[in-house]
Amino acid sequence: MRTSIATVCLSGTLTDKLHAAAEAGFDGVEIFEPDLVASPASPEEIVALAGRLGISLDLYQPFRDAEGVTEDEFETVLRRARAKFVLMQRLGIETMLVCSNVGTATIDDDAVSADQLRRMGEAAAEHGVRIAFEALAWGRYVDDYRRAWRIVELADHEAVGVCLDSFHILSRGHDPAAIEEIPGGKVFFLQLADAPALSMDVLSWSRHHRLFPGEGAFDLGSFLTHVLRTGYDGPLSLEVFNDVFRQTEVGRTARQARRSLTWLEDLVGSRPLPPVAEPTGFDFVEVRAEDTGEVDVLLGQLGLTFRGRHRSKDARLWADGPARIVCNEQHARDRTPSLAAVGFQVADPAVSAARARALQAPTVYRRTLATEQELPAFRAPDGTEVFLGSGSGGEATWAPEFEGGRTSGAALLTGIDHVNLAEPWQCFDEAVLFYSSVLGLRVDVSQEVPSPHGLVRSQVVRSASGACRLALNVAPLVWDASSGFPQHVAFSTDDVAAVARRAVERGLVPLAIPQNYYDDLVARFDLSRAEVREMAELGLLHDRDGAGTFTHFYTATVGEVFFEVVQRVDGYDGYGAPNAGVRLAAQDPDR
Ligand SMILES: O=C(O)c1ccc(O)c(O)c1
Ligand SMILES: [Mg+2]
Repeated sequence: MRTSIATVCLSGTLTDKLHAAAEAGFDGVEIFEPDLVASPASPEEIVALAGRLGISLDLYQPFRDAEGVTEDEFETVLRRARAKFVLMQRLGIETMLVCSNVGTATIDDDAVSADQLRRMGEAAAEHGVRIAFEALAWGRYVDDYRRAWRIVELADHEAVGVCLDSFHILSRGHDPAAIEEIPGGKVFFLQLADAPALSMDVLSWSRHHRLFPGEGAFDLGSFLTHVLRTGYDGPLSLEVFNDVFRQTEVGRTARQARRSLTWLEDLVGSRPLPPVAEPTGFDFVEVRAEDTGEVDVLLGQLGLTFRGRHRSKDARLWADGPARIVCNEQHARDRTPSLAAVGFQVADPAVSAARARALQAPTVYRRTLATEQELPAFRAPDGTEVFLGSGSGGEATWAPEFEGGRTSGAALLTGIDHVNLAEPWQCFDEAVLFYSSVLGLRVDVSQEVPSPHGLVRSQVVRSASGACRLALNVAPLVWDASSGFPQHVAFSTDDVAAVARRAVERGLVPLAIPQNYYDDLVARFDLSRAEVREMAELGLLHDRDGAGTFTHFYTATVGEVFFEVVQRVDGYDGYGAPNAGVRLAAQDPDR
């Protein structure tokens, strides 16, 4: 299907926006009126530019407060509309979006609105253009697409149809199934937007928090399916008002937007991608770290064994059973340790890589010798390199390339439970779309965790089985300014106290947790003083959900990484959210 994007989604001038939309591969744009009014380019220059870029001008929008008005008012409406129809002829745009009246309507009567839209339609037809009526979620009287359609049906004019906008329909919880009652030829335009689940007034929600499809909580797959069943064959157009996208790099936002439609077209089956395969486990996590530095010390204390150096690369492998950390020495000099890459085990890396490429994920190239395994890799929006491996569980197909290390004894760690990534604020929504569309991870709990310098927004994406979990964290700005927001790897175990005790014997100083935390634990969970005293000695934290319990501890931070060890019992499915604020306070760089 053809794709389009409203200029209001993007930052920059109108001409910047047209360039970015074309470069990202959109077929057309909706011209958002304020962008045109503020542009020094004449309509003819805009048309010429669009022609050179090979994109069409699909919609002119919005025209406000048109119907449900007194006859006196309507004269002014018609005069305004005629001026816009002349402008549309100069722009070569066929369709104008007319939103339901939010300001000047005084008459709550379908017949009146229909009559006025019909007369606007007659005027439009005289100029060879047409109008698409859209029910805004906060319209004075018309705030439901079903009522907008009734009015358009009553208006009964060939130049009058509806514009469907997923935000207005889904934000109000209106059932989109009745869309199928509208003949496709009467759906003049389709606007798509996702949004996070928020409880706030619809106008503020719409103007500041819309997202591209796949980044929020709306079921856009079934919404679009209803629209396509009408026979609608116009463009899939994105209309996303979002405070972040309006101020971040235009080319990047346009590519992100285009990727969201690629994902959606696959979801509804109109343009299938290579199938998504959920990862079955973590293959490895890679940390940039110099040889025999503090990272090695921490890993040894936690019970991982040095398994050797890579045959041809400056890299070391540490492992305990399926918990594998690769320390990469390239680019590690003169910088503090940081998290570089996450490897996932997938059923068929070639298929997953083909899907990633179809979703325009940037490829990562690494030097690989002929005798070595080449794992396909892509750069996530947050900069993390994502590798796709074919091993499973305890096996890593590439591990034999590491030589000269020790074999490990009985494993106490059972794997990698989750990885916490820091998301620059401008990348967050794009990262959610990346991890869900490329890797098939599901968007799970979102939480706000207090830190001494502001709230940390934490969004979990995970596989259904729970074998792969990522927590995507948007750090308060002060962390970025002082040092990078630390990222971490959480290892899983069936005996966290034993891991902690062994680590302390080997010299680990666990992250210092205040006594107030342990006093609070006694109150929350009816634990004995003796139990809590042992937890305090080992720096253990604790949480429960239903019957499940979660006990965990953290290492100190080295550079921009630290480690956690977690024990889940009886189906605990969270991440110790009540403890995260205690951890962030304990890690405060100002302390
Ligand atoms: O927020 C608005 O005013 C507005 C304008 C035009 C639209 O298509 C829309 O969905 C909302
Ligand atoms: Mg709209």
